[in-house]
Amino acid sequence: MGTASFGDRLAAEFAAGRHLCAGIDPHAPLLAEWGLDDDAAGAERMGREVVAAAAGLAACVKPQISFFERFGSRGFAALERVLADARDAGLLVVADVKRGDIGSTFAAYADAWLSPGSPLEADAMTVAAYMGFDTLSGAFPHVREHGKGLFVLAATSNPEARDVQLARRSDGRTLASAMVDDAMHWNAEHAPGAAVGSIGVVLGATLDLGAFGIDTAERGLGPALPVLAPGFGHQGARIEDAGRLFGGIGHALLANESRSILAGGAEGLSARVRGRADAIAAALAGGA
Ligand SMILES: O=C(O)c1cc(=O)[nH]c(=O)n1[C@@H]1O[C@H](COP(=O)(O)O)[C@@H](O)[C@H]1O
Repeated sequence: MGTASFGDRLAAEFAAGRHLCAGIDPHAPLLAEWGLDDDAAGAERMGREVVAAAAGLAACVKPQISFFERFGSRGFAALERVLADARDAGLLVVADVKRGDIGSTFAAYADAWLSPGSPLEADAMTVAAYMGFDTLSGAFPHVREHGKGLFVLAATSNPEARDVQLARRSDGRTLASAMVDDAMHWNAEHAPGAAVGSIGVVLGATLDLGAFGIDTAERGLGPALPVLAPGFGHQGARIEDAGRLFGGIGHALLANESRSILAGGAEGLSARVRGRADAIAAALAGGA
């Protein structure tokens, strides 16, 4: 039998009541707060502590590549060890790399982050499809055959994204809602019987999704659309409101918090992760 799809693996997490995505964002001030140096070893230490705390409680971890990349090859080596820990802990890993390029180049990014056995292998990656949804096609073999996933930026949590993502295409849809449609259609076409698709979208929890033309009232046909939702915690959205914010498209929600989990030092990290994991489970169990 083939490898379980990313969507199936997400579905198993949701069935176990896990919807939290714990961010691994070793900002310099947070490293200082943890008593760690602002270097690759510090970032690795924080990353591995988050993995240890998240195991069994969170559905996934999301390392933000920039915080490792700033240390060059040492940073990448540190990240490889964090990824290995996460795999050993049974956590899904969403590599927050936000890659996007012409198709042939994007395919190499997909190989770097999603091909089995790659040093930086993750389970899914964040991608920008502003050069056209089909530029992502180099990742599709990894999605179809290797159980990998993508999260396509659709309506991002940062306020300055509105000018771009609210822009209307020639067919009248906003850029954000077209990204949602494209991901949904891909899942419906390639995994029509799946409970959860393998291609998801990023929707900021800080937003009024209706303003983007994204209908949260209905779930749509086909597999549930995975939604990676940053913006909880530090950026102001409350995880307790997740059911109301995402409504019918929140069936396959991964709620991300990074700084709000990391702030406060290594002490209390497990309790903070548990608190957020319990809160998102309760919010979604309560319904929209
Ligand atoms: O793709 C992302 O993860 C992402 C998309 C988005 O719309 N907004 C957003 O904040 N993010 C990421 O989610 C994390 C949010 O971190 P906190 O604001 O500290 O919880 C950061 O790693 C961001 O890069």
